[in-house]
Amino acid sequence: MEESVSEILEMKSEEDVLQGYDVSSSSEITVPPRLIDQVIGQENAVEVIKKAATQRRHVMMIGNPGTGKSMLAKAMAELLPKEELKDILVYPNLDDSNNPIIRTVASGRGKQIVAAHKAEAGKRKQMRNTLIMLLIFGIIGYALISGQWLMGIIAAAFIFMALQYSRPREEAMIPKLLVSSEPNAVAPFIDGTGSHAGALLGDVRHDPFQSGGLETPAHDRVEAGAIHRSNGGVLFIDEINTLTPHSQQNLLTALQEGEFPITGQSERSSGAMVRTEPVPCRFIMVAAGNLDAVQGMHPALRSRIRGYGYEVYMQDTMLDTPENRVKFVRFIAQEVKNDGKIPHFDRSAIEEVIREGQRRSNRKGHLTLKLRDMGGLIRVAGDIARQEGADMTTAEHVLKAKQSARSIEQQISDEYITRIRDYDLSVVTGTQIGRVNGLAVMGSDSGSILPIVAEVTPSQGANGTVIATGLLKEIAKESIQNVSAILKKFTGRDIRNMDVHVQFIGTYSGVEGDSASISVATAVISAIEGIPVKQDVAMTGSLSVRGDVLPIGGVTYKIEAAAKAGIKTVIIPKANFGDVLIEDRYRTMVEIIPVEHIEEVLEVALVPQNREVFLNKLKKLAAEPAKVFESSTGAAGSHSAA
Ligand SMILES: Nc1ncnc2c1ncn2[C@@H]1O[C@H](COP(=O)(O)OP(=O)(O)OP(=O)(O)O)[C@@H](O)[C@H]1O
Repeated sequence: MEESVSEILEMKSEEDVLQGYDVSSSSEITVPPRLIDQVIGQENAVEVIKKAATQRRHVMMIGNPGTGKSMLAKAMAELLPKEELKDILVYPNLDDSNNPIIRTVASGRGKQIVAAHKAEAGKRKQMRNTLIMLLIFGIIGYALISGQWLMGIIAAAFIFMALQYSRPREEAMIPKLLVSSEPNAVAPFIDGTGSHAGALLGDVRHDPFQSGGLETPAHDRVEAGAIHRSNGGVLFIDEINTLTPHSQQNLLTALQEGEFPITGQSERSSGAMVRTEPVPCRFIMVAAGNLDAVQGMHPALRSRIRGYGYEVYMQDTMLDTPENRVKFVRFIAQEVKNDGKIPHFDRSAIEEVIREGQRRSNRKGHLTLKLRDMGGLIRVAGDIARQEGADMTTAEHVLKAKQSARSIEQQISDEYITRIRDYDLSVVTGTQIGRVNGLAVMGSDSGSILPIVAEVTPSQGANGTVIATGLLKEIAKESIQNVSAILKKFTGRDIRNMDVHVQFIGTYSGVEGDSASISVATAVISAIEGIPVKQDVAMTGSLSVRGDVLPIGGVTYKIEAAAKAGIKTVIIPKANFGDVLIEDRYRTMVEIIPVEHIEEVLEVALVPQNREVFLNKLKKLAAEPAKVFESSTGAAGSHSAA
């Protein structure tokens, strides 16, 4: 049952997370003016960006979303010299209209040049119109005098229409300002993430008329791409691997040449006929993504960035030191200032945000650096305070925000727990043979119960197999194979004549990772030996082939999910014990048992008829080397996950 916010507040531990730091509200904190000085916890990346900005080098940033990659790229643009900014103009080419001319002028000059051309064209147009009006009146006058008035009106109308719909030559000669900049402005920061070829490399619009005086001149249809707009500045591309190979290839050419002509990107458009002179694109590339981005990237592009730049890995967490907590307070002040609408945070709210930062780090002694999500929490808490008309955001608002701003994964996890309760699928009492309550993480901030059942049947073939189902992905499948080794050791039986079936229940979006290994081993050993498993116990842990319980991720969220579901005991790897930062309200609901070896798991979870005999057998099996069973063909039995 969920406690109310006031109950949770009462239960809060007394730890002074600000440890003597004398601050009563985020309004007392000064936010540094430069963006680079606002970046928190990414000292290495900040150094790299500063160096790369001075040396004009490219940068590749790899790391999780929301850790400050685009913020750093923006900060880099602020550090670049302003003198290098230029305006780029595109002019018509009288010799070859499909090859518009490109000119680069000083920053701010482009607008003046276009304005001067427009003024000149306006003057000429006015002069021409006056002459033509005189001609029309002349024709009409002559027609009236000579009596040929019908011919006169037709001729006048024809001349008028031609004038109205044809594009005056003077206008067609006005250059187009392709890229503009203000003198002494900050260098451009262009985000080219997810751009299709036209938006990235420039494009030439289609002209439906194409001839007869009604057409738009080719140079007027030329559009700059992100690579051109970032000339002299920073081009940031997140998830770089999602660009097509063609775009990545062209990006590489642009990087190498520092200029790239603009042509129509759609083959069947009239724009495809047009190709401008090369357009300057001397940008610094900041490519970003997670590890997949490196693998999916065009090798030549990667090698260019490596050869002419830096690669930097973004940190997910920082040490939970007093200095870093102070930085966290500054982060709150920054977010409040950037939002501009939410009230400042008082000391209690600051402390609550820091506690949440500790929890979300998923590591003992660390604070999370997934600060975009933390920023989201700060904004929701501030909005709640604003709605309530409070002058300050308090701990109560932060707690309410945590309850209302649950991630999709948290909502699904809670819904899942309710559903399995409704359908009596969640078994959290009594004992069962071959059934274990495993635990899984969903997304990055929620957990769920993952029931696993095992059944053993006589083998259908010469050698038994382990058949595992539940949309298991690679690592999960491999972990089941490793469990086979444990089965041989801890049952002491020849499992070649058995088929072992393992089912992960309700895993509609698949299972990845090996953190269910101890649950699978326990379920199967229970099924083989016919020993019941306690259902008020849940467990999580990876397993070595020798039976050592290895650390896993998301331990805090898994324990909280177990507590919510009504589990009384949670077995976790001893190595993870320090990472447990469960909220105070769950502390009284579950007992946490850290273990190092599978026999400790079995000791806690299994309920043998004769505990003494069982424990002695376990001790003996753990001490003995695993038995080798010779198969009829001489090879050891091959058990594999399917
Ligand atoms: N290291 C940081 N220091 C200060 N603020 C941060 C940091 N990381 C993220 N933020 C906050 O989160 C916001 C979003 O971060 P940002 O867009 O830079 O993340 P990202 O790593 O580029 O994520 P994605 O890859 O999803 O675009 C920033 O505008 C800032 O408010």
